[in-house]
Amino acid sequence: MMGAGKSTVGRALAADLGATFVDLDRRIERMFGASIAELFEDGEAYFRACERAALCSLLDEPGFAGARVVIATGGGVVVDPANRADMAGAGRVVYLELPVDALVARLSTDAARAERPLLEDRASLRERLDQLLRARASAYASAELRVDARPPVRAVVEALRAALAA
Ligand SMILES: Nc1ncnc2c1ncn2[C@@H]1O[C@H](COP(=O)(O)OP(=O)(O)OP(=O)(O)O)[C@@H](O)[C@H]1O
Ligand SMILES: O=C(O)C1=C[C@@H](O)[C@@H](O)[C@H](O)C1
Ligand SMILES: [Mg+2]
Repeated sequence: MMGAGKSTVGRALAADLGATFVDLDRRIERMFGASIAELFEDGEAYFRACERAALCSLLDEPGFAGARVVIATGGGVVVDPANRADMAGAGRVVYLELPVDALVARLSTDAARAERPLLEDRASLRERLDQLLRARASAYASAELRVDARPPVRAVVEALRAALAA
């Protein structure tokens, strides 16, 4: 889910593992020469098509299969069943789980909302996040692993490493 810490924790995990880190949102922006907010101006369906194209191009890169890569996706990537299937086939998929109160706390700044068009112009951030969490619950549940994202970044990274090693 957006705000759970995928980009922050993913980057730290990659550094620990000596792996390459890819932030899929940044890759989408580079590929299409536009910010996430600009891509959303053409509608969520258009953004999802860009997101799928960026994911496929990454997974299809020569050498990807044998490489050590940590990918922080956007929180909505799992909405497309084709993305879920491709991610599960390409690597280990982890859901960083955070209750709605903590998501609200992490996403309540204007900057955080401006970067995340699905949260803009909503009177109640909590209601919107609740709605998205409910709509995505089964997609998130399909992840191979689930890690509690509430502790400090370093502790989440350690929990991830333990979960991946088990
Ligand atoms: N374990 C943590 N404890 C406290 N704050 C955190 C933690 N992980 C991330 N944050 C903070 O929460 C905010 C959101 O984190 P981040 O951008 O990594 O989330 P994300 O899952 O990548 O979101 P998105 O799906 O929108 O890309 C940032 O301000 C980040 O510094
Ligand atoms: O959860 C989502 O749907 C999103 C999360 C962000 O990472 C971005 O991919 C975008 O703002 C959409
Ligand atoms: Mg992110």
